[in-house]
Amino acid sequence: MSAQILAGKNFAAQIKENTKRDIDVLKRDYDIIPGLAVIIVGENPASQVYVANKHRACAEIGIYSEVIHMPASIGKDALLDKIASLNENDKIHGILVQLPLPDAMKADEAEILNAIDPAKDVDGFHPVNVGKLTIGDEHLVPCTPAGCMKMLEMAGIGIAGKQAVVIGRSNIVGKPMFHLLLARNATVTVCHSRTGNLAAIARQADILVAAVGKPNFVTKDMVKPGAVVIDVGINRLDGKLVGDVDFEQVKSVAGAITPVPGGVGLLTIAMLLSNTVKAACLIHQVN
Ligand SMILES: Nc1nc2c(c(=O)[nH]1)N[C@@H](CN(C=O)c1ccc(C(=O)N[C@@H](CCC(=O)O)C(=O)O)cc1)CN2
Ligand SMILES: [Mg+2]
Repeated sequence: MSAQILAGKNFAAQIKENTKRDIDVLKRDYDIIPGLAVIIVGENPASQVYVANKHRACAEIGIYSEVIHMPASIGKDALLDKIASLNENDKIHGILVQLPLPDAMKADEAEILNAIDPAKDVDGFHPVNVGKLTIGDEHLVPCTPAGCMKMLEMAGIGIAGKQAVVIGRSNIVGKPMFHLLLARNATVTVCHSRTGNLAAIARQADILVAAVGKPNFVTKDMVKPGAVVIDVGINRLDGKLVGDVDFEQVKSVAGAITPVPGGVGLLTIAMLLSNTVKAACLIHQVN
């Protein structure tokens, strides 16, 4: 039996439709237009595509959006000034800095992300929002993990009581996934580059999340028959986009699997739109 393919397109469309409905209410009943500012520094081609897609997605559902493109040579102080002015801008409810930053700025990443007002932190990367997530307050949750959880929910995949294994411990995906799965009563194990018996641990998983950044890392022998496999990897290999899961192998063992491209990645921007509306509601105290 081949796995159920969890394609992201329809899930993303549904999230956008629901978010648009919320926006229509905000506009009609409260005269509020949610606003998003996306800062991109430098010329990373993939980042430019993601930022353009964010801008277009905002326009499609009625979110005001600004893209602020800064040269890679911009100093940290100029970027911090820009963030400070966006923090004070009433038209803007969500602010994000597209990652990765140029190499010369990487050491300043934490200071830059921490400068965003937590109430406008639609990426959920600010320590205040990270801290809230760890105590079960899931207000502004990083978009990709939020998309994974939304997909599980919309696909009707139960989490409570399941064994979940997350491969990868990044601040953007692995750690938030741990908290989100734990909050829904899964028993969660996080594996990483120093995990000795990774394949054996992965094989215990009812829900296996791969967020390791290594093409085709998860092979058939690492997957329990019938497991739900969520592939968060976006790797470029020989000019092609591939995930962290060897899709062709694993689909014959898994019960359900997300493809790359066309899987959970597509929910990242949908969740950003949803977070922007959430932030607008909180800032204006609309429930
Ligand atoms: N500040 C942030 N930077 C980055 C984030 C983020 O959430 N906030 N995530 C990624 C990039 N990203 C959004 O910014 C993103 C990644 C992937 C997709 C997506 O639609 N993936 C598709 C197709 C991918 C492709 O063709 O390149 C898929 O997986 O099918 C959207 C947004 C890193 N930076
Ligand atoms: Mg993301």
